[in-house]
Amino acid sequence: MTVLPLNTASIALLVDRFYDKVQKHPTLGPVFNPAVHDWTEHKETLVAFWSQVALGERGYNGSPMSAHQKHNTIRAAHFDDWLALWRETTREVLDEDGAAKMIDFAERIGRSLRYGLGIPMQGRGLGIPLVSVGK
Ligand code: HEM
Repeated sequence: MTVLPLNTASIALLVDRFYDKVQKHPTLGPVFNPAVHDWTEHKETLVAFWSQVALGERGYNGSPMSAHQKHNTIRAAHFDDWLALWRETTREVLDEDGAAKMIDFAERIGRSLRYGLGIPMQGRGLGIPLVSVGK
């Protein structure tokens, strides 16, 4: 199994593997395949995006929010599936520290994308019952 430290080369491998899986995925494929016409270009955009997020490089100048807003077929379940596939692939490609960082970034960005798209996280609340049950 390939386990690499986080750098531009491992991000490129991660992005490549992730979107190869996305294309074949039963729920993500049907959203991505009609939307992405040039996978090489899409992967290049995503390598630039993640290199900026994780390594502070300056190659990405898109707008993730408006890119997703164009696609009104995106639902809450897609985020769960996207993140499950991301967790799996980051752990295949990256060392423990690198995978943990990329998972954390994706969870945080995913959360803000969801709010922007009007599909917020299921509130787990504060763990304080609003109505006391029992007594
Ligand atoms: C959860 C974390 C996610 C992150 C960090 C993320 C990130 C990105 C980024 C950076 C782009 C490129 C935007 C650009 O062109 O500049 C993109 C494109 C895209 N994403 Fe996501 N995404 C996430 C979740 C999802 C989910 C859940 C879906 C739904 C299946 C999705 C579907 C798409 C599609 C279809 C595109 C292509 C948009 C287009 O070019 O028309 N993404 N994503």
